[in-house]
Amino acid sequence: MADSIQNNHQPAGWKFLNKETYEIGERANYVNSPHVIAMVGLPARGKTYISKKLSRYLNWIGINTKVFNLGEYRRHATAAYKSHDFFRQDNTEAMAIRQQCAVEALQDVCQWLEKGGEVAVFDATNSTKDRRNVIQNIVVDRMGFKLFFVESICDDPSIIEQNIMEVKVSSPDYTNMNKDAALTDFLKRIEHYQERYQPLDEEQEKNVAFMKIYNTGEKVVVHKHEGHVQARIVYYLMNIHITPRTIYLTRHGESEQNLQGRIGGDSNLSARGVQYANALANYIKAQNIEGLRVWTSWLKRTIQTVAGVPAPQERWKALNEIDAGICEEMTYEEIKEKYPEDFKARDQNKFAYRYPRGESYEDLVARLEPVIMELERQGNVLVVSHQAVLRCLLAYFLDNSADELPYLRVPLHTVIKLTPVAYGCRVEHIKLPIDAVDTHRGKPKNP
Ligand SMILES: O=c1[nH]cnc2c1c(-c1ccc(Cl)cc1)cn2-c1ccccc1
Repeated sequence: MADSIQNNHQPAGWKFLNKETYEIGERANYVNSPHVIAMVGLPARGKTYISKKLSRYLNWIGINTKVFNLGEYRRHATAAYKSHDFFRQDNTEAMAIRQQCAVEALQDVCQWLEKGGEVAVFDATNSTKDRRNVIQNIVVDRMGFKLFFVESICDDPSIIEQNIMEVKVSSPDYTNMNKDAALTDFLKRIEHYQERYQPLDEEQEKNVAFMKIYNTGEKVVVHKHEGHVQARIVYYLMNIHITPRTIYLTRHGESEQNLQGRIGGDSNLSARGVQYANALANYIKAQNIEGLRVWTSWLKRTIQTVAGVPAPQERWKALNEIDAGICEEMTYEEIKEKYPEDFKARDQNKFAYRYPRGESYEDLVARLEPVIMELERQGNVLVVSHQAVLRCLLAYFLDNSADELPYLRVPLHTVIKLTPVAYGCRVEHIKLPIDAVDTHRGKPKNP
C-alpha cells in the first residue's frame, strides 16, 4: 500500500487561502453571489449524473457553471487504483490523501468562483456532518458564497446496479479489472462509506440549505433553499428522469422560401418538402415508437411536414423560427446590400446579435427553456421545428458552447436521433433520400 501513496502528502488540515475573512454573509446577500452546490450521497447514487446534467442545463441558460469531481483529484494524487481497501475507514494513509484532495478541490472551487465562475458543483460523497461543516466554514463563513447541498438517496437495487454497470465498471479505476471483479470491488467500496454515512437532517444541521432527492425524484424534501439560482436547480432536478426514451429532432421539409433563399416567413412546403413529409411518416412508422408525441411550431411548413405521422400532435409557438425582424423574408444578399453593418455585426457575434425588431440566438434559448423543461419530463418525442431553434435544442443535449451553437449543422431532410446514455447522449443523423437546398452558412474567415 505504501508504495502507492506519495510520501509528500501534508498533514491533514484545512490550511486555506489566506484570505481576509469577509464579514459573515457580506457577499452571500448579493443576488448574484457565487454559488456552491455540494453533492451528498453514497457511491452509485447518481451524484456525477446530477452534477454533469445540472452543469449542462445551467451553462445552457447562461449561468457559468463548472463541476469539480473529487474522484478525479484522488486519481491524480495516487498511483493506479488497486482495491476498495483504499476506502477503508481505518486506512489512515489513504484518509490523509483523501482529505488533502478535498482541500485542493475546495481551493480550486473558491479560486474559480473568485475569477468569475457563478456556480461550482462539488461532486463528492460529502457523507459526514464533519465534512459538510468544513465546507460550510470555508464556502460560507470564509468566502461569503452561497451553499446548497443536494443529496441523492436511493434504495432501489436495480437502479444502483444499472449505475454501477453503466458508469462505474468502465471508470478509470477499473481499466485493468474485469466487469465482475469491478462490481464486487465497488460494492465493497460502498460498504466502507455506509459505515460512517450521515444523511442530511434538518434537526442535526439546522442552518443548512439542502434538497434531498429520493429514488431519482420519486420524492424530494427541500430545506431553506433561497434565491433564484437554487430555486431553478430545485425545479430542474424535480423534472428530470432516467426512464429510457428517444428524442427525434428534425427541421420541416424544404419550403418555397428555402428554394428562393429567403429567411423566415410562413411558406408552404416545396414539392421535395412534401416528399420528405411522406418519407418522414414512413420512417417514424417503421421505428415503432411506443407512446410517441409530436411537437411542431405554429408555422405551416412544420405542420405540413407531420401530416402523415400517426401520433398526438402539439403546436408550440416557442418552437417558431428565430424572428429576423426587419430582415424577415429577405435573402442574405439583400440583407448584405441593404444592412451591411448588421450583416457584418451578426458574423462577429452570431449568438448575441439581435435582428432589428427581431431576436438573437440568446433570446431563442430563453424562449426555449420551457420546451427543454417539458422535454425532460416527457418520454418519446418527435420535435419538428427550424434551423436556429434546433441548433439551440441540440446545444443543450450535446453541451455545445454559445460560440459553437449558431454554427451547428442541421441540414434539411435529416432526422437527428438522440438517446440518453450514461452521462450524455448518443446522437445519430439519419438523412432521408430526398434532395434539398443547403441553408447552412459557415463562419466567415475574417468577419
Ligand atoms: O438516484 C440515483 N441512484 C442511482 N443511480 C442514479 C440515480 C440517478 C438520479 C438521481 C437523482 C435524479 Cl433527480 C435523477 C437521477 C441517476 N442515476 C444513474 C443511473 C445510471 C447511470 C448514471 C446515473
